[in-house]
Parts: sequence; C-alpha cells; structure tokens
Amino acid sequence: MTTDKNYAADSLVSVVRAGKTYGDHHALHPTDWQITEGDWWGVVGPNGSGKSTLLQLIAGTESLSEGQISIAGRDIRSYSRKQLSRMIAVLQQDGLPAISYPVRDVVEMGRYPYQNWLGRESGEGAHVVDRVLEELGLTELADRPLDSLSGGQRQRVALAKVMAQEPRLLLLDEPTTFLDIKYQLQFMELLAAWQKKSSITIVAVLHDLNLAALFCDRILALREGKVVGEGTPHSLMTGEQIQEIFRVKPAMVSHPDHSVPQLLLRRDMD
Ligand SMILES: Nc1ncnc2c1ncn2[C@@H]1O[C@H](COP(=O)(O)OP(=O)(O)OP(=O)(O)O)[C@@H](O)[C@H]1O
Repeated sequence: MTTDKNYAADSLVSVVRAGKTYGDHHALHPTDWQITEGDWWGVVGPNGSGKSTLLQLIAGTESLSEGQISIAGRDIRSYSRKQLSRMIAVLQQDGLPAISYPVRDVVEMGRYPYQNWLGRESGEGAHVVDRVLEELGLTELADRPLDSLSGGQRQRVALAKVMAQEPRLLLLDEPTTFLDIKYQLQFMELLAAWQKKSSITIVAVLHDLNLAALFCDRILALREGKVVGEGTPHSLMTGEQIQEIFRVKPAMVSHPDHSVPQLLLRRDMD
C-alpha cells in the first residue's frame, strides 16, 4: 500500500487541489478539504455551486481534472470499484426507484461488495441484513415490494441498503429533498443514531441549512465552484455569511433546544 504524502494522519478523506472541468467550465475549482474520521459534514451552497461534483469526485464516480483525492491514505484511483464500495456508500435524493423487488432483497443488494462471484458471502454478513432491518424498523415491511411503499418509507429502505454495505464513509446528496418534515427528521435521527453507534464519517449535501446546523459537526460552503466557507454551524451560519453565499438576507435565531443557529427567510420589503 502506498501512502500519500499529503495525507493528514487522522484524515479519512484528503482532497488536495482537486478540480473538475467540463469543456472550459470549471464545475469545481482546485479545492482543498480534509475530512476527519467520524465527522459529520454538511455541504451547502446555491444551485450549480459544485456540491454534487465534489461528492462524485470523492465517491470516485467522476474523474478528477486536476489534483488528488485520497481515501484512508491511498489515492482514490488506486482502488478497484469493489474495494471502494466496501469503504464508501452513496445515497441520492431519491435513493431507490419504485420497483417491485421486496424490501429484504433490496437491502441485501447492499452486501454486494462482500460477496464472491457466486453471490455468496462468508462470516457475519448474513446477519447484517436482519440487524439493519430491525434497527430501521423495517422488519415488518421486509416482504413488501418497494413500489407499494411511500416515498418516505422507500428512502428508509435506501438508508438500510447503504447501512448493510457497512461503509466507513457515507456520502448523501440531498437525501431529504422529497421527504415531509416528519420523515426528514426521522431520516436525520436515524443517521445520527447510526453515526453514534459506528463512528461512520458522513458527508451530506443539504439545501436545508437549518437541518445542517442541527445535525452536522461542520459545514463546507461552496459558491461558483469554490469553497467560500468552512467551519462549525456557529461560525459559518451568520447572517453576513449566508448573505455572502446565497445572496439573501436572512434573520438568524438561536434554536431554543439546541442553541444552534437557525435561519428565517425574510420577504423582500422593498
Ligand atoms: N456532466 C456534466 N456536464 C457538464 N456540466 C456539468 C456536468 N455536471 C455538472 N455540470 C455543471 O457543473 C456545475 C456544478 O454542478 P453541480 O451539479 O455539481 O452543482 P450543485 O451545487 O450540486 O447544484 P444543485 O444544488 O443544483 O444540485 C454546474 O454549472 C453544472 O451545470
């Protein structure tokens, strides 16, 4: 195993001058970012600011135009796809299509990185699916086809599938977009419980800044393909910085239970 010299000892992910260009358009300008193992990062920014691009580069599903990304001290390009999927799981905003597969079968697909070419797995693996179904309250739905579930239940199954994958790093791209407020909160609490138990590292692109402030340890803000802020919710979510990043003037309040900054939108009174 080759160890990369830019790798900080406690970094799970090391992003060094990493950039992505499509034609002559810089989707992501050269970016530096260190993600410490066990942290929960929120990635925020306006539409088209490069959030998904950054996530895809870390997931290894898009190739770098410049710079380097290392996962656990090794250049991402040196991993096979199967090796990467034992380390990294990705969940999109509409994590699973409404197909007629039973819930259990879908969650079992998360075990693919651990199966041999016959689709079999040795050791503990077989129990993982049962445990995950139980933890996410899906045992009773295990035999139901996915297309008979609500969008919120389906996103919970998508979470179960990535949990069954047992990754060290979970990348989420706007995972709560299609969920109502109850399911949004439930989804984030399930993530929080999982992180507490397993010290998994989480990177979540979130449009909802209030959810980001409630759940994330740290926030990375992008604008026009560049990092324009990085820090704790307290340090990043000030009225001035929100205005700088999003070009809206919010009213900021402190959450009455958790003392984190929360944002209220203001109507344009002019
Ligand atoms: N495959 C592609 N080909 C060409 N341009 C792309 C491609 N993917 C992204 N881009 C461009 O790169 C820029 C960043 O896109 P990206 O999807 O990373 O932004 P984002 O912050 O995730 O946006 P949103 O919040 O709207 O999802 C945009 O201008 C987008 O049009």
